[in-house]
Amino acid sequence: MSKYQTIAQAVKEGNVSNISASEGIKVYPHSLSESGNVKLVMIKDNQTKYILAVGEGPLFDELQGSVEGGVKACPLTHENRLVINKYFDYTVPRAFGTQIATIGLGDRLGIASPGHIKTVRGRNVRPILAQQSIRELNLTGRDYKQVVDAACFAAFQEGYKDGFGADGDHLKVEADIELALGLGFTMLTLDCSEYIDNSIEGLSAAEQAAKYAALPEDVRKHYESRYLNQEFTIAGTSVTFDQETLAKNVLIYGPAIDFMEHIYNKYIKTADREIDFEISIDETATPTAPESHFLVAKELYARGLTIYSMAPRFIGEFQKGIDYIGDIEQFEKELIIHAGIADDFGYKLSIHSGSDKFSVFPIIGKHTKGRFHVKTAGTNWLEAVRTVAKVNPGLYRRMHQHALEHFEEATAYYHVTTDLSKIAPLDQVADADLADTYMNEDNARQLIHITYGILLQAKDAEGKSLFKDEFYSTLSDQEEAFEQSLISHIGKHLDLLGK
Ligand SMILES: O=C(O)[C@@H](O)[C@H](O)[C@H](O)C(=O)CO
Repeated sequence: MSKYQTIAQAVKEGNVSNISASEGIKVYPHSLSESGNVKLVMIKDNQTKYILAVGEGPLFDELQGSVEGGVKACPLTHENRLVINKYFDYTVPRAFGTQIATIGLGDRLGIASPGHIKTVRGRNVRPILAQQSIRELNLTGRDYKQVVDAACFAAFQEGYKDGFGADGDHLKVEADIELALGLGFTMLTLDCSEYIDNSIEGLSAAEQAAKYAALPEDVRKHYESRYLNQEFTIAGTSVTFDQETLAKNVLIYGPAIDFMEHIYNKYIKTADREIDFEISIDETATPTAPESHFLVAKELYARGLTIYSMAPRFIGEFQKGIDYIGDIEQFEKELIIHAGIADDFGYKLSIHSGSDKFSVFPIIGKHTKGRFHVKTAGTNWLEAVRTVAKVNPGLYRRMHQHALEHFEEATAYYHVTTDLSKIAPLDQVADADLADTYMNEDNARQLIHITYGILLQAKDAEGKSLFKDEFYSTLSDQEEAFEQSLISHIGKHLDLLGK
């Protein structure tokens, strides 16, 4: 007799909605699925999730798990995820193209996607549930298989059939691109920052002219024949590239454009499926001038590329986990041009470090005409921390203190202007006030945001995790609270974006 016999019987009858959680077992009713004579449902037994399978047929046989009383309890392994993908196509990541708004929902923990699905369901936006950069994988110790597994199982758990994407984010080298494509990623964000030479900006006009003159003649003639002293209308604004402006842009962006063309021709054009190809030129030392964005776009399309989205670096500060910092009026003026360029070429404008940029979301939604890609990641981690701070103050205090002690180390990975002196001392904050005091204050948000890797990988002298195990255990017990926190916080993002 299986311990899951009651649930299995309800599954066979096709009605699990009235099964109450018992003996630490939770049933996810939206996961009830069938293929042939096999029915499935996802459960959580204490803190471990399984897919229960009943019936007879290839699906039952192909899933790996332990069988008792005719019920197979299948762990959420990579192998079982591939079986679920084979029989339920809505659990497979997909590309979306340029005509619908998408939101990147980077989940550094692998447990946020059910809450993300509950947030986007019914809205005119589609989620990129599996979105992690190599930087995040290195800091969390996860891999791309785990990232996609978590998203696929979440779609199964929630019975989410509107589609979700998987973004290999900020990829810089071909090995990572090949890895992501091989694992079924449907979006690639090509990070071109290593090929963008911002030091050019600091040279004198004479020094720039000398460097430009040293370029191969065919390169100079290529750009001069296309752009020199020609007037272009960009989103209603007139732009002319004189010799100095053209030379500067070719020096800064020329190698990056060649890199974009190489990757597109080698991997995107030849792919056996639709790939949403994003160009990221946002992680650079200086903002992307609108005319530079235009030159990159014009050159790419002249070379036969078509892209899904482009992420320029906007003026002002898009720092991690906090609102926009800068002159919103000037930001809007340039945003109109950036959005107009994207519109003219038919791709979407992508907003990186989109977490919590509440003051500029309305104008982003307006000027992109609701066709945007906004990326978040850190804010989802912070909602998990907020949840823990509310129910496990002792754990939060230990994490907060560890973050303070290792903050400088974390600034090697992310640019922030955090002022630690403005963060309230732990001993002056009551347990009940931890979440509001720290998760609603910019400096504390950034302290916890950029130390995520340090906190998740911290170990004691015996090699036992200092925080990670208890952190995940707390969140498993607080699954609904974490989901509600995401629904509220990411919901606020989408409301202000007009979605
Ligand atoms: O932290 C990272 O590496 C990513 O989340 C990266 O910042 C991402 O492209 C992003 O912009 C999330 O808001």
